[in-house]
Amino acid sequence: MPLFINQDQIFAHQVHLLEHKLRSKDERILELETEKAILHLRLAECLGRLRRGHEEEAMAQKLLQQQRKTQNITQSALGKLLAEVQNLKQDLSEIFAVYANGVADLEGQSKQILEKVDKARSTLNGCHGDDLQSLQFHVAALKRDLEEEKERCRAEKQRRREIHNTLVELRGNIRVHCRVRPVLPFDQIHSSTLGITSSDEVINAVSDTFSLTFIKDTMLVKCIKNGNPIINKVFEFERVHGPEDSQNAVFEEVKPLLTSLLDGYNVCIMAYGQTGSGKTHTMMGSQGPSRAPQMDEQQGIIPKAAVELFRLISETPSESHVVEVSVVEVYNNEVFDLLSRDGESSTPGQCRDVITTASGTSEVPSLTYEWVEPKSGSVVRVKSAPEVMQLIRGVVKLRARCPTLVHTHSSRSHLVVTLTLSSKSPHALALARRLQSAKRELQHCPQREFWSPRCRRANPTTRHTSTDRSAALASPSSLCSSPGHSPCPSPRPGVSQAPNRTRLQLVDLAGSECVGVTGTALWETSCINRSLSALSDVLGALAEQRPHVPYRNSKLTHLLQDAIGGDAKLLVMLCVSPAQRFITESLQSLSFGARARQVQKRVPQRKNNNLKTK
Ligand SMILES: Nc1ncnc2c1ncn2[C@@H]1O[C@H](COP(=O)(O)OP(=O)(O)OP(=O)(O)O)[C@@H](O)[C@H]1O
Repeated sequence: MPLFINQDQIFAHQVHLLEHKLRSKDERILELETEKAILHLRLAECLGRLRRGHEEEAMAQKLLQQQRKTQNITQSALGKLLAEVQNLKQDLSEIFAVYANGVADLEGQSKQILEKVDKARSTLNGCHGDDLQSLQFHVAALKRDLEEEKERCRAEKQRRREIHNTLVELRGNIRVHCRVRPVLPFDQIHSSTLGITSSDEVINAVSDTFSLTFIKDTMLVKCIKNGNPIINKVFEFERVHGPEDSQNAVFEEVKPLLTSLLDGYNVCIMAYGQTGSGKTHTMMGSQGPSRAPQMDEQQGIIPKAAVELFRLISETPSESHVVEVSVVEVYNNEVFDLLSRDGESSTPGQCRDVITTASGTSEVPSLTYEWVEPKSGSVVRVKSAPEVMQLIRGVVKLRARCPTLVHTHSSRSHLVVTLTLSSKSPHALALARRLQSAKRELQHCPQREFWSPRCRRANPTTRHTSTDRSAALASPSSLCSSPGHSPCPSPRPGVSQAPNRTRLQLVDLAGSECVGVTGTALWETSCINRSLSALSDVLGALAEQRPHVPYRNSKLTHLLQDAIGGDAKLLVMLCVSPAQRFITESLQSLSFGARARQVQKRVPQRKNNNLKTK
C-alpha cells in the first residue's frame, strides 16, 4: 500500500521543526545576552579594580616620596647627632681617662692601707704586752696614712670639679649652683585639712661623694601630699649646698671665678629665688647694715668677693690696678643709681638709662668711668675691701623694701653691685689719653647731637622709694618704658670706656611672689615678676639659639645683657626654701636653673690682656 503523506502534515512538521529551531535560537540568544551581561559586570569590576590600582599606586608613590624625604631629614639629623655624640664621647673618654688614672691610683693606695690594717690586726691578735708600744706606733702611722689618703681624696674631688668647670666653660655653659636654706620659723603653717605641717622638708641637697664619672650634685624634690600627685624629681647642678653649709662653704665654690677676673674675664654672680629663699643672706649676709658689724663667717658673697679681689690684687705688683664701685637697683623697671653724687638733689638714688653701645654691650652712661679725668660721678674709686663694703652698706639701706607674705624684710628691687678692675699699664694710659682726646674732638663735632639727646633725657629723676609707693602707682605707665625703647646710639665704641677693664657684677635679684599680694604692693610685685619672666624668656631664647633675644623687654635684662648672653662668665646661685609650703615656687626656681644650664653662650672672652695673676 503506497504510503501517502499529507502535504499539510509535512508543512506542519517543518513549521514545528522551524519553531523548535527558533526557540532554541531564542534560548541561545538569551544565554548569550546573559553571558554578555556577566562579561559587562566583570569588565566593570576589572575597570574598578584597575582604577583602584592606579590610585593605590599613586598613593604608594606619594608615601615613597615622603618616606625618602623623612629618611633624608633623619639621616642629616642623625649625622649631626652622631657628630655631637662623637664630640661628647671624646670629651668623656678624655675625662674618663683622667679619672680612671686617679681612681686606679687611689684604689692601689687603699689596698695597701687595707693590707696594712690586716697586718696590724693579725699582729694585734698574736701580740703580748711588750708589743703594745710598737702597735701604738703602727696605729699612729696608719692614722697618718689615712689622713693623707683623705687629703688625696679631697684633692682628687677638687681636681674633678675643676675639670668639670673647665668643661662647662669650654662649652660656654652657664654655671648653676643651688642652695637650700634651713627651715625657719616663718615656714611653719599647719594645714588643718590635710594634717600636714607645711614646713616639712621636701627638698634635699645630695652632693656626690666619689664616682667614676662627673661630679653630680643633685637636688631631690620629694613630696607625698594626701590626695595630690606625688612629686619626685631630681635636678642636677654644678654644685649644691644643704642647710648645714656655711657662708664660707658657699663662697669657696664661687671663689675660683674671681681669679678669672684677674685673668681678664668679665664675671657675674647672680642670686635667683622666690621671696624669703635666702638670696640676700647668700649675697650680702644676714645682718642688716644698721646693726653691729658682721662676723666674717656671716658675711655673704659680696663682702667676701671684695676681700678676695683685693687679696688677689695684692699678689700682683702694686699700683697696677684700680678698682671702682657702682651700685644700682632696678625698681619698678627703672634703674636707680644709689651712689649718685650729682649734688643737684638731696634725694638719694638717681634714675638712669641703659643704652646699647655700638659694640653691642649695654652701659649705664653715668656709671662709665672717665679714666684720665675722673668726673664727680657715681662710680667711686676704692682702695680696700672695707672701703667697698662701707660704700655698699651705706647705700643698700636705700634699697626698696616691703614686707611680703613670707617675711618682713623683703627686698623689692634687684640690686646690682659692679666692681670694675682696670689696669694702669703704660700702654693702657697712652691709649686712654688718645681716647680722651678723641672724645674732646667728638664733643666739638656736630654729630654729637646725634647721640646725646637721649642720654640727656636720662636726667636725674627722683626715685620712687617703697615708702612713696603711692606716687609710683599714680603713674604706672612712666615705670614701664623699656620694651618700646630704641637704644641710645653710642658715643662711638670705647670713647668713654677705660681701656683694659674687667668687671665683676654681683646681683641680688628681687624675690618672686606667686599668690596673695594685694593693694599697693601689687604693682611692685607684678614689676618684679615681669622682669623675672623677661629673664626667663631671655634664657629660653638663648637655650633655643633663637636669632632674636628679647633683652629689651625689661631694664633688668637690658642692664645685664653682657652677663647673660655676652661673653662674661656667669654663675647663677639658685636659692630655694626646703619647706613644703613653697614647693610650687621652689620647683619654678629649680626649673629656671635647669633651663639656665641648657644655655650655650659664646665661650668667655678675655677682656683685658694686661691683667694677669702672677
Ligand atoms: N642659709 C640660711 N641660714 C640661715 N638663715 C637664713 C638662710 N637663708 C636665709 N636665711 C634667713 O631667712 C630670711 C630671709 O632671707 P633673705 O632676706 O636672704 O631672703 P631673700 O631671698 O633675699 O628674700 P627677698 O627676695 O624677699 O628679699 C632672713 O631672715 C635670713 O636671715
